[in-house]
Amino acid sequence: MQNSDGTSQRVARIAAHLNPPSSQMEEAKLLHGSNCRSRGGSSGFRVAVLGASGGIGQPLAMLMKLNPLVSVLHLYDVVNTPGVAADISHMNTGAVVRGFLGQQQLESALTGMDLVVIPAGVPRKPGMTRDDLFNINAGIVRTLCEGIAKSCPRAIVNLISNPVNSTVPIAAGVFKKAGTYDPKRLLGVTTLDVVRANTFVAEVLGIDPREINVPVVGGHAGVTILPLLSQVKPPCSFTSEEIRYLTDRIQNGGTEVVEAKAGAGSATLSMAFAASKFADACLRGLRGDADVIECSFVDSQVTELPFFASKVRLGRNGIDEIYSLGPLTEYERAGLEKAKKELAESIQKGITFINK
Ligand SMILES: NC(=O)c1ccc[n+]([C@@H]2O[C@H](COP(=O)([O-])OP(=O)(O)OC[C@H]3O[C@@H](n4cnc5c(N)ncnc54)[C@H](O)[C@@H]3O)[C@@H](O)[C@H]2O)c1
Ligand SMILES: O=C(O)C[C@H](O)C(=O)O
Repeated sequence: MQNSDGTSQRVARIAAHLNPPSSQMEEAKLLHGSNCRSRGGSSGFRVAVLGASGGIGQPLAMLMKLNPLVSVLHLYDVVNTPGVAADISHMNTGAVVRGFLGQQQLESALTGMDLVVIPAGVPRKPGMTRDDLFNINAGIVRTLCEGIAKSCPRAIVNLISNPVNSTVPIAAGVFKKAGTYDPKRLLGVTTLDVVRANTFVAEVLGIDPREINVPVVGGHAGVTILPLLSQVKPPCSFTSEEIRYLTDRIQNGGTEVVEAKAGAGSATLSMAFAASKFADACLRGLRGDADVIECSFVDSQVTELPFFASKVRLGRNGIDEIYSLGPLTEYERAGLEKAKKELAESIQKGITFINK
């Protein structure tokens, strides 16, 4: 049967594969040509993963390739993307996959993207705090966000690189300097805290973790991770001892994995799961689905701090609404004060870095 784009384009695609274009920019043009079927089997969104060869990046790339909302998937890293992209591109799902290697290909990787997910940067080793990653990861995030400001300033950005409490303010600063900042489109990924909270609460209650939804607010490091156990859905009650145990375990979930991995990095597989869940929520929002609600670390007026994680509703332009914290228990109010103190310093550190 003759396809709508005709035999000549099929021949062109085979020729392009046998004689690859001289630059990734040409390849991107080939992919994005207005009537080129290589855009993917179905209409959908264009997603880039920056840091795609890493511990999070690889499984996340695989999960994005499985997502039916994704039609084009760009995998960018400073190492190994040709292999990762070739491997994932053989999965017979709808998204067309291309790899981009090194900074000279960052522009091609980003051009035309609707959503950019950033797990680039170094992970913790035992004994380190997330803030110990600041010196290396701040510069990586700045460079990648400069690329976004130039090549896809309207893309939704999901920032995973730690310390999230500082890297989100850095990204905001880069976009402000470039004149492209839209606070609705920059989201720090804190979904792993919610994923962990749901799992640990379900363990205590002896029920299916998929049935639980725990709001986790504040930020993404130690005491800044504040689970609101009084607002768990479906409603349930805990003893004071359970509340202390759960809060401590949720706040230290990252460290639990870092120690178990004993020098081989931090959470990657559960993080890829969480990042894919969050990216999917952003894409459903872009598609116009109603009531897409997730926790995220965003530009916020929920507290006196300029950034804060709380529940947000996602829509066609990114964040449509940021929800206030709701009624807190005395224990949660005390946790909030501790969280805000540390958060204020981490946010300021990011702002100072970008304004140097
Ligand atoms: N937000 C969260 O909940 C959360 C959870 C887990 C990990 N993290 C963070 O995610 C980051 C990545 O963790 P990982 O385990 O995947 O680390 P990793 O070292 O396995 O992978 C990081 C990847 O980033 C790449 N990279 C480095 N510099 C780059 C640059 N300038 N441009 C593009 N890519 C670059 C590396 O080549 C590597 O492939 C760490 O900062 C980690 O702390 C955040
Ligand atoms: O703990 C880390 O360093 C990685 C990540 O932030 C996590 O929560 O697992």
